[in-house]
Amino acid sequence: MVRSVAHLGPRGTYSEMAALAYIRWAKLDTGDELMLRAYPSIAQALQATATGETEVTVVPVENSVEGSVAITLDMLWRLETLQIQKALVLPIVHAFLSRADRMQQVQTVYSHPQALGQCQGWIETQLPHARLIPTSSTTEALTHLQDDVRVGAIASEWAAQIYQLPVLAHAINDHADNCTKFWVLGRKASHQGNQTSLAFSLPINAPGALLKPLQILAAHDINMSRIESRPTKRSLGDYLFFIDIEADASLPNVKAALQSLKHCTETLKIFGSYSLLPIDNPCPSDPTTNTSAGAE
Ligand SMILES: O=C(O)C(=O)Cc1ccccc1
Repeated sequence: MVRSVAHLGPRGTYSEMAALAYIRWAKLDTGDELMLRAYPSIAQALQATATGETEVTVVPVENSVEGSVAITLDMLWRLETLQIQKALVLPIVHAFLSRADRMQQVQTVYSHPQALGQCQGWIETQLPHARLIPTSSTTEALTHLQDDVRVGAIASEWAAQIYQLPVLAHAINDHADNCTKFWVLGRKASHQGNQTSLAFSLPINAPGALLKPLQILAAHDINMSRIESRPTKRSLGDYLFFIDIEADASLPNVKAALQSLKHCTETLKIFGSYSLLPIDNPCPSDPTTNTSAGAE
């Protein structure tokens, strides 16, 4: 059976760019040949790996401007089987695509909410009166362009090449070093790497309840690189805490800290230890490159 990598589609998304970078890395590292498989949502892409339909899923988890991708954290908490095998960091450079001749013709802009947020300042100055419509991905937005010159979309230049759409403006993200971290999630742990991610709920909502787990990490000389809260969805004000630490879970001090954390948390989930791979040049040079197994 073909082993495939699930990602948010359709073709040409930033998630596919990250999935392609992972496939290239896996080929060099282990010689493994993996295929792409596009899904209509991040949730469906993650389900595909949880149920064994695909080998791994590549999903966005955090952007330098917009912060966390909530659905990724929520699904990771919900799906019991997924472990983080690798993190990839990609520079994200957005383009404005439209069949309009002039910017003034554009009345509506479609894109993924992350992309709309990352280009908010540019939209305010260039298209102050435009209606902004969120889509499930940057390339789903492109289906709205058709022949309508009043419509624009934010996606990558690579997507513009794939769908042969005109680029009216390039590098429109508000921050030059806009980048997104993607996780590669699978049913097996990688068991190595200097990053470890975990999440927990607290047994009581009382003063000091969060302090205890944080004190345990500090006492074991463990540096946190991120802490993020998400609602438990049980009641208002009840939270889950997602934490990234800069250490491998197999180190004795980390093992001891994780053991102690069990005593001051309600549910503790360890998502594994993994390494971080910076991808400096993520854009596949050939827009016709298609290693898709064709799910969409
Ligand atoms: O919609 C996409 O292309 C995605 O992969 C989600 C996304 C959107 C913007 C930045 C990073 C990821």
